[in-house]
Amino acid sequence: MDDPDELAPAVRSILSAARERATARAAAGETVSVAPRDLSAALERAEADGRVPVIAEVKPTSPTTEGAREDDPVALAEGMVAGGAAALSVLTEPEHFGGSVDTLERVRDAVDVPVLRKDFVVDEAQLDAVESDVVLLIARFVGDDLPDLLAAARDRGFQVLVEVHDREELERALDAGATTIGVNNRDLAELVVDLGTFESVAPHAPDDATLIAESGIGSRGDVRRMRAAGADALLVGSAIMDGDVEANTRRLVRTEAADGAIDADHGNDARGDDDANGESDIRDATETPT
Ligand SMILES: O=C(O)c1ccccc1NCC(=O)[C@H](O)[C@H](O)COP(=O)(O)O
Repeated sequence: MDDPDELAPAVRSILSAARERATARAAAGETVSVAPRDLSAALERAEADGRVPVIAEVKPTSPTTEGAREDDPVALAEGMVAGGAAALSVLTEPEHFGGSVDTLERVRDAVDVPVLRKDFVVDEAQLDAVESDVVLLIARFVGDDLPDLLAAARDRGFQVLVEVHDREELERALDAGATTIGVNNRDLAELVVDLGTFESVAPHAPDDATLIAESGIGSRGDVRRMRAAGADALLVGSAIMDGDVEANTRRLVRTEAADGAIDADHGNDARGDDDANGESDIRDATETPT
């Protein structure tokens, strides 16, 4: 694991809070057993429908977001699914992201797509906080415990998304047996986002891994860029949470369908690109409600 001094102060604070929660949970001594909704099948269904497989994130706030979204998370989640999200991610970290396990339970009850629990799990006992279809393990934070935590999560029935940020973490994830890998474009040491991260790590992953591009994806241009670099799915939080979540989800999900419509109309590969506000100059002409 990283030297804590190399992490952004907000991330150090997140990790210390996670360790305290793990300690509190250990006393309860209960383990969960999950019958998960199949994430791979959900991503394949989206592809088959012509939807870009998007995992839309219910993220009320974060250390890099101003303010907080106070709307009912269940309504937000339902809007994301109506907009075509293949799966959802729900923050359960309470102190820095405004999440909760209660929110995740309510969202999972309300939708029929797989739900990823987004939290900073550093200890096996934390896996038992709530049932979800997928749990996140961040290679950077769990260090040498990754194989044991991966096994402990699978023993409980969870599918596991292992998050990496560079090639060394990718190798550790693969050695541990991870098959669903998220490449986080956000550097958790500096909280800087660079889509080039996914582009540099993805070519080193085996073809049979499910690769998810995480963070910093806001425009249709970003969607094309991550898909061209090999992303099987995209995990998007802030850009969807900023405004009308259903419309925002639909805009990203329909990127390739809209590109196809333009190709068919013009017989060439002219495509509208998003402007600085993330708005597409072809949206009105090509987007119809799904
Ligand atoms: O999003 C943050 O500000 C953040 C800060 C510190 C640690 C983690 C953080 N985000 C976690 C995530 O992985 C993102 O929520 C997720 O990938 C979506 O990112 P984005 O689309 O850029 O909101």
